[in-house]
Amino acid sequence: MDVAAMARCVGRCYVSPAFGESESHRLSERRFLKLSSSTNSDPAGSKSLKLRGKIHRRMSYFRPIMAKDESISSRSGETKQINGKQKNIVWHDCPVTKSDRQELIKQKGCVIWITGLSGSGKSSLACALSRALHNRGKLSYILDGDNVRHGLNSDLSFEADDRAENIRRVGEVAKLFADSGIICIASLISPYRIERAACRALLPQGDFIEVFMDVPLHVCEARDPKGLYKRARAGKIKGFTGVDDPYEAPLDCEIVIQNSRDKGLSSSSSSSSSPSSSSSSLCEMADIVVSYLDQNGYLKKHSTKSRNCM
Ligand SMILES: Nc1ncnc2c1ncn2[C@@H]1O[C@H](COP(=O)(O)OS(=O)(=O)O)[C@@H](OP(=O)(O)O)[C@H]1O
Ligand SMILES: Nc1ncnc2c1ncn2[C@@H]1O[C@H](COP(=O)(O)OP(=O)(O)O)[C@@H](O)[C@H]1O
Repeated sequence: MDVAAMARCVGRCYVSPAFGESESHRLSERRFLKLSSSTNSDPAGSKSLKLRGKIHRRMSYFRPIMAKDESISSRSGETKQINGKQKNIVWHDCPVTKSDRQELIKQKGCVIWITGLSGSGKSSLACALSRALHNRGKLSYILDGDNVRHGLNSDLSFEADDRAENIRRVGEVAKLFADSGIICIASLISPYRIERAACRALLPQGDFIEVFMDVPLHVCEARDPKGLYKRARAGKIKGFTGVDDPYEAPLDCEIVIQNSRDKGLSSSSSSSSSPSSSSSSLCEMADIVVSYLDQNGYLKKHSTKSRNCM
């Protein structure tokens, strides 16, 4: 395969603070307004008020991080305001910097954020990519939605607010990994654009690389490796992404992979404006991402080890 030709990747998906803010505000305000108007038909108003409180908390979370990455850029030594509240905490600097760590391990920390429906191949790509990077002597770590929900996020459900919190936490952890110099591979459904944009805004420009597994629902459903679609169609799982819960495909991301060459199943129709690559084998998919990292300076010194992904 001509990886260079297949990897029609774009490096133009940076969400500027201005975009991030207006986009997140627009979406949040829309949800907020929808909920606000519903209070009129809710005499007690208790449920709506509770929801409005939740939305307000989420909006106040987005505002500071969209404006700038305070946790990275603020080193003033003064106590800070976080989420609009005064916190008596002071950032403690360390003389060993991100550059020092990156120099030590000869790579650049970043986040590869793999999004897509259940069964689209996120975890498979994450593992193949981690193996390919390992074989090149590059350090990576996978934060897989399923796995993280076994521990750190075991308290979260699949309702919208909990999914948002799931993604927010993984975004924050991914940022720490990237700050350590590691290539962090986050593979989550992450169905909402607003939450993915918030994770992107946590990182320096270019360091959040969004990969969309562009696989149509009917292909994912035919794969159904865990039998979850079958259970969702039978009404045994409520709010299953793609069945009775939304998935917002990226409109403009760094890499689109049309991983749907399953036997007897037709190809996908992408709603994304990003160039896409049609690929079937895991090695090919991993190569697409590795090429992107290579071309964008994330893999500085190549080891002489095998370049195979397995
Ligand atoms: N209701 C519902 N909707 C979607 N997915 C469900 C649901 N219930 C359980 N599962 C399983 O949970 C995995 C997705 O977890 P994520 O953390 O990636 O989801 S999310 O980003 O918070 O939306 C997902 O794993 P993947 O198949 O690897 O995507 C499913 O196995
Ligand atoms: N390119 C592909 N062609 C056919 N089947 C695939 C491909 N990529 C992944 N699969 C299969 O699809 C199923 C779902 O893959 P998985 O990586 O678990 O997806 P996700 O993490 O998005 O739920 C698995 O059974 C996997 O073997």
